[in-house]
Amino acid sequence: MAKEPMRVLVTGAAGQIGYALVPMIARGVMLGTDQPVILHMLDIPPAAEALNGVKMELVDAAFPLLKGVVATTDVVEACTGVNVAVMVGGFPRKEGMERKDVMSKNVSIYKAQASALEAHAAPNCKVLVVANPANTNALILKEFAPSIPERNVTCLTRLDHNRALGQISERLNVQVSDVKNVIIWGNHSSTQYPDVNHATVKTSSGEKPVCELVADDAWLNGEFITTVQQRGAAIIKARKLSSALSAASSACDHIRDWVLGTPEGTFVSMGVYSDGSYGVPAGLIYSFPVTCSGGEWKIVQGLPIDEFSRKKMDATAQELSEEKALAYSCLE
Ligand SMILES: NC(=O)c1ccc[n+]([C@@H]2O[C@H](COP(=O)([O-])OP(=O)(O)OC[C@H]3O[C@@H](n4cnc5c(N)ncnc54)[C@H](O)[C@@H]3O)[C@@H](O)[C@H]2O)c1
Ligand SMILES: O=C(O)C[C@H](O)C(=O)O
Repeated sequence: MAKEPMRVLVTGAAGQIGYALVPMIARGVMLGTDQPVILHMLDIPPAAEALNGVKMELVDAAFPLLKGVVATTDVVEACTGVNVAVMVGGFPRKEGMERKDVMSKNVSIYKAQASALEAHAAPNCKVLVVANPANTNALILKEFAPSIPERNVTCLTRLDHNRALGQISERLNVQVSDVKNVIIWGNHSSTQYPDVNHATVKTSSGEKPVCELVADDAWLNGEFITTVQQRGAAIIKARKLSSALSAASSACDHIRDWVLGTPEGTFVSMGVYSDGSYGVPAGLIYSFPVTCSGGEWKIVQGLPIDEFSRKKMDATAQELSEEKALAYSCLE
């Protein structure tokens, strides 16, 4: 029997990530090729005409799974009945801007949209915040939507996770699909800690630790980490625009794994509400290694953490605590 359509909200849908993301959703990349979808697209009035153009293109593409399109500048209409909300709307960082500069513009948007989602989304709606500062916007959304369960509010660090997989695959000259279990700890910012201590590569003689195959601690503890941390800025420098196709693709990966589950023996990185695991202060949205099953994520427990990792995990937690304080001061 055909499945009931799921309603997926994309905010900022007239922007560049939105333009890459909505066709992926309509093709079944996010929720599966047997899952019909109704797309809800929200943008602000100055972008209404462009948004309507995107709607026209979605109709023209004749996607078999796409059962309807709501394109609106009305946040209540956009949020009504949605099962998944991908929050991309906001102001991106431009060349030379630090992520903190975009904070005050974006947190007030997330406070307002929290209330609309809480009041009008479907029960158990899963929320993914992409817009920067992604962890702190997600935290504000969670705090101003107290009736949405905290486990349902997440932020995107899968792009960083995928960037780490990509760097390892290039360095070892192996297929990216053979590399797994890298971890992004902390903030989606330049203090994030990309950790390969638990990562493996599938080889003809079984799974081997990435650290053993790379066999170059100076590279792993230095250039590898900074390349992943600075990749967003490098893309902005090269394109004069922030990453879009990789962000859209990673957003699909995040929701797909959350809804449909992670493969056995594989973990992925998600920004989730900290419960104090690994000594990370509770009350932050922090990126952890997680596995997903039955529509729920669970933090991978019990991984050994060495002193080098501990320091980096604490530093990015510290930045998130400071961002949280700054966000609240912007809302006063
Ligand atoms: N977490 C990640 O990995 C990641 C990766 C790339 C980009 N980003 C962030 O994603 C966001 C979007 O990036 P982009 O390149 O698509 O930017 P963009 O400027 O092209 O698009 C953003 C869209 O949001 C709209 N918008 C602004 N305020 C809005 C509101 N209140 N409600 C609804 N829509 C609103 C704008 O009109 C615009 O169409 C930025 O904050 C960017 O920094 C995050
Ligand atoms: O770094 C940015 O501001 C853009 C985005 O978050 C990215 O990681 O590409």
